[in-house]
Amino acid sequence: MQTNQPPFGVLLVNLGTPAAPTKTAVRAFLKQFLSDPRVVDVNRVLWWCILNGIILNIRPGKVAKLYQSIWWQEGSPLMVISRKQQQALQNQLLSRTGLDIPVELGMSYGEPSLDSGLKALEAKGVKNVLVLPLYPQYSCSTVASVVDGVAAMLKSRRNLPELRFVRDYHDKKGYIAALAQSVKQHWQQHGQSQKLLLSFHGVPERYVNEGDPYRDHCYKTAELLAQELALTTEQWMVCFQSRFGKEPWLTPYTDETLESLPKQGVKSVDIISPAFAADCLETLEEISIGGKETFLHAGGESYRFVPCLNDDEHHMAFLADLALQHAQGWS
Ligand SMILES: C=CC1=C(C)c2cc3[nH]c(cc4nc(cc5[nH]c(cc1n2)c(C)c5CCC(=O)O)C(CCC(=O)O)=C4C)c(C)c3C=C
Ligand SMILES: [Fe+2]
Ligand SMILES: [Fe+2]
Repeated sequence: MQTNQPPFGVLLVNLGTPAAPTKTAVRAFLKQFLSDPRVVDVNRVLWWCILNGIILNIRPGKVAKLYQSIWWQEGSPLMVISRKQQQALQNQLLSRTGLDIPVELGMSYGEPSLDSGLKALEAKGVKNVLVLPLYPQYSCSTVASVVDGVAAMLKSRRNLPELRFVRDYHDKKGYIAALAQSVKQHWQQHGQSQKLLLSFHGVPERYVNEGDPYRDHCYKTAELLAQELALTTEQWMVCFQSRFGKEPWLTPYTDETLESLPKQGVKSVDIISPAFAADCLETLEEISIGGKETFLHAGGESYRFVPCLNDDEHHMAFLADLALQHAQGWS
C-alpha cells in the first residue's frame, strides 16, 4: 500500500433535494426521484403516463412554494446540513484514527450524484468504499435504491473498488442514545408535553406486506427510545407521515393522529421524526409548520417539534463509530 493512500473512504448518502426552490428545479428532481421503481413500484407504462401527464404538471408548482417557505440563505436545508455532516464525520474519523479518511457526499437524486461522490473518492486514491446511507431504518424505497444506484454507476467501470454497505442502524445503542439526548435537551429547554409522537416517514403498506422490514424497524427504534427515556405506554406513540399517492400507506397517519389527539384529551405534544438524519422539507414544513396548524386547529394547545439529529456531536460520533466498525480489516 502506498503511504498516502487512505485505508478506506466513506460515501455519505441521503435522498437529495432540488437545486433551487423553483418549479423547474423541483420538476427535474421529482422526475428523477419518482421514476425510480424502488420508490414507485407500479406498472411502468401506466406510471409513466400518470407521472408525465399529471403529477409533473401539478405537483412541482405546489411543492416549490413549500420549499420556498423553508429554504435557507445558504440553500436547501437538507443540502446545507448534509455538507456539515460530511465535514463533521471527516473530523471525527481524523480524531479517532489520526488518518485523513475522505468522506464524500452522494445523493440518490439530484446533485451531488452518487457517481460524482464515487469519482471524488477514486480521485483521492480510495480503493475501499464504505457506503453509508443516512437512513436508520431499512426500506426498499430508500436503502435498496442506494444499492441499485451505486451498482448502476459501477456497471461502466473496469476497475471496481471493494464495497461495503451499511444496511441500517435502527437499533444501535449510539443512535438511540443520540435521539434520547436530543429529546432530553428539548425537555430541559421547553418542558415535557403529555405525549411524545414519533413520526416516521411512511411507505406503502404493500411494500411491508411484500417483505420490507421498515415498519418493524420503526417500532423497534421507538420502543428502544421510549425505554431509554423511561416513558410509560401512554406517554408515546408511533405515527407515519408524508403519504403520497392513492394506495394505503402505513398507519396511523400523522395528520389524522394530530387531529384526533385533542379530542382524546391530549392537548400538548412533542413530535420527533427519527427516520430523518437531517431536517428537510418533510420535517421543517410538513411536521414543524403543517403539523402544528393541524394540531392547534383541532383544539391542541401546545405543539413542539424536536429537530433532527443533523450534525449534533453525539450523532456524528455515533456515525464515526459505525463507519469504523464496518471498515474493520481495511488497511
Ligand atoms: C426517511 C426516509 C424516507 C423514506 C422511507 C421515503 C419514502 C418515500 N418518499 C416518497 C415520496 C416523496 N418524498 C419526498 C421527500 C423526501 N423524502 C425523504 C425521505 C424518505 N422518503 C426526504 C429526506 C425528503 C425531503 C427532501 C428535501 O428536499 O428536503 C418527496 C418530495 C417532496 C414532495 O413532493 O412531497 C416525495 C414526492 C415515496 C413515494 C416513498 C416511498 C415509497
Ligand atoms: Fe420521501
Ligand atoms: Fe411530503
